[in-house]
Amino acid sequence: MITTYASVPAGFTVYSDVNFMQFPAGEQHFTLGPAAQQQVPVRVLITGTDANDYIRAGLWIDYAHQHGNKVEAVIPYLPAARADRGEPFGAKVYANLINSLEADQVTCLDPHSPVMTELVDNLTIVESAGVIAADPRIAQRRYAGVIAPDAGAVSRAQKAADALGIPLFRAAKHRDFATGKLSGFSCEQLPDNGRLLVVDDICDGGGTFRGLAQSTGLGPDRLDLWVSHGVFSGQAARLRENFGSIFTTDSHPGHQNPDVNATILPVSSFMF
Ligand SMILES: O=P(O)(O)OC[C@H]1O[C@H](OP(=O)(O)OP(=O)(O)O)[C@H](O)[C@@H]1O
Repeated sequence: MITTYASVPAGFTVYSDVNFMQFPAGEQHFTLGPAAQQQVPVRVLITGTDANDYIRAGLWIDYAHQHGNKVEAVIPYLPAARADRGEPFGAKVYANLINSLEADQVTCLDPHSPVMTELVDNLTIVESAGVIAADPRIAQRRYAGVIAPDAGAVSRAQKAADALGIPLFRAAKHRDFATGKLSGFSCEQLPDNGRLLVVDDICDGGGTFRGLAQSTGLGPDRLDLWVSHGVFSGQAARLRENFGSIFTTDSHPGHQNPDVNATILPVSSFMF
């Protein structure tokens, strides 16, 4: 999904008066509405992974540049950041696509891989810790601790624990990179009482988090989940068997999965 923003003489930021369309031959295009004459393009938000959204964004940024305006591309979910090694090298292909937009600044949320962030030009990173700690729905729950579900999550989970002023507990998982299948979980000794918040960047099918929950022996009365990007594919609805509350943002269309019924923090409320 793509959303374009512009400033108006009164000083507000509004939705740009633009109508995206497709030519009969299939190319993306847009037309401007009458209000666009008074609008200055400032920002484009791209959520999800639809390559056509990137073409639309590139067209709109080109229009902005032709009128001498600078544009920020807010891309909270960096596509293919998990494909940061091996063949094909998806992170590089998507980074090249993002760079081809020629945005004056790119802003992402809680990226999965430092490999991809090195590949994207003019990138600013918003970390999840401050977002988690600033959300009253989370802060008011007075968690007894944060759990990092695997080694890759330790750094972000530690920052979240520090921001909330509570301890971090580390878990470990093993995944076969070639097949994507999970095998085996373990977790440090957890406190006997209190709710715990599992913190990670992405929930895809949810196997990581269900496996972790099962390894702790704790149920939804003790466990909540924060993921910055709710893809919520496949069996993700079964997370409800293990987690009381599931928090995420609207960075990916999967966040709307009704069977997961996540609590949503819009990226527009903290990224711009
Ligand atoms: O909901 P799921 O399907 O379980 O997927 C979610 C997990 O996948 C990602 O890690 P990944 O295993 O890809 O990280 P890696 O780069 O360490 O292999 C992400 O950071 C989560 O930990």
